[in-house]
Amino acid sequence: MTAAAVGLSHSPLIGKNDPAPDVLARVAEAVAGAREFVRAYDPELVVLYAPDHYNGFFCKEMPPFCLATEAHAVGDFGTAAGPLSVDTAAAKALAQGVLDRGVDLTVSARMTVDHGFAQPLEVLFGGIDQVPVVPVFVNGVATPLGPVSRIRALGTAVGEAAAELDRRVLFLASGGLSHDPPVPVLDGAPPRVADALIEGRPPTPEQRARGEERVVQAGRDYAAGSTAMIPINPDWDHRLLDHLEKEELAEFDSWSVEDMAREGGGSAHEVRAWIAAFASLAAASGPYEMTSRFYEAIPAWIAGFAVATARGQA
Ligand SMILES: O=C(O)/C=C/c1cccc(O)c1O
Ligand SMILES: [Fe+2]
Repeated sequence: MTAAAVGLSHSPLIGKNDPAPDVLARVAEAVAGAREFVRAYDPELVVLYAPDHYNGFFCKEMPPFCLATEAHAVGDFGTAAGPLSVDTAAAKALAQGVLDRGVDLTVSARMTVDHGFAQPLEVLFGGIDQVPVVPVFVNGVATPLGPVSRIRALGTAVGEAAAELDRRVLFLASGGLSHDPPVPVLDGAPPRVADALIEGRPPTPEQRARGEERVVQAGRDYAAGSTAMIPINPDWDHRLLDHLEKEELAEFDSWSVEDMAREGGGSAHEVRAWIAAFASLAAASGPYEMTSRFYEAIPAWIAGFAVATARGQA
């Protein structure tokens, strides 16, 4: 089996609150490289690891991770709404393979996803329904969060199960590295917000627009030097990328939830998607090579923004 991986940070502020043209040009070049990598690899199946931002998963029931056999995007922040082209047979096979390997996977027969899933599919494939995909939600915002070792175990089990499919599989991770956007937190939330986070009442279009404008404004404030949010932490981000590049994935087992939040901000846990994808690649292909690596701290997008590609040697 051949396998490859791409890690791609997402931000709902792309195109809404952009950094300086030279930064945009560097990002465009890195993304074009990832697109070319994917085109040349020509995957038959994409396993997409991504978080949710209280659009599909709520505190009433919040699994640490969940694989979908069908998925629909809500269309937040201007991303496409509608069904993803989920390969249901492959999704069921991977789910069974993961459960058989002793990882207690939650399975959704109809997952609701947001820009975390839609944006990388749009950026790399031109739409949310252009490539057979198995979506895997990885909780990166709602506490309590479990140990990172379980995310590595999930990625490893998915990779081993994917190897049995005998297809060209791309493991795709969607997530910012260090970043601290104004995603609401249940602990200490006022009753109305807490109720929405727990129950997941769909926002009206006006409520959604107001929420999105709040995030755009936060990006503007952050870029202007606001200290209300934890700063992007390039050192931490490069430490993460170094471990991924050197295939030192077991190192992540000792990363604690508290340290990750302190060093990388409240949404730094989105790097769990990256750890899962690279663990899958390692398990599916044996040793891998990181073939490209891009990083830039982009406050306007509230993102330690990275793009990386890797190819298995098997
Ligand atoms: O509010 C949201 O839904 C998400 C905001 C956000 C902002 C910047 C980077 C990210 O990864 C985000 O999810
Ligand atoms: Fe995010």
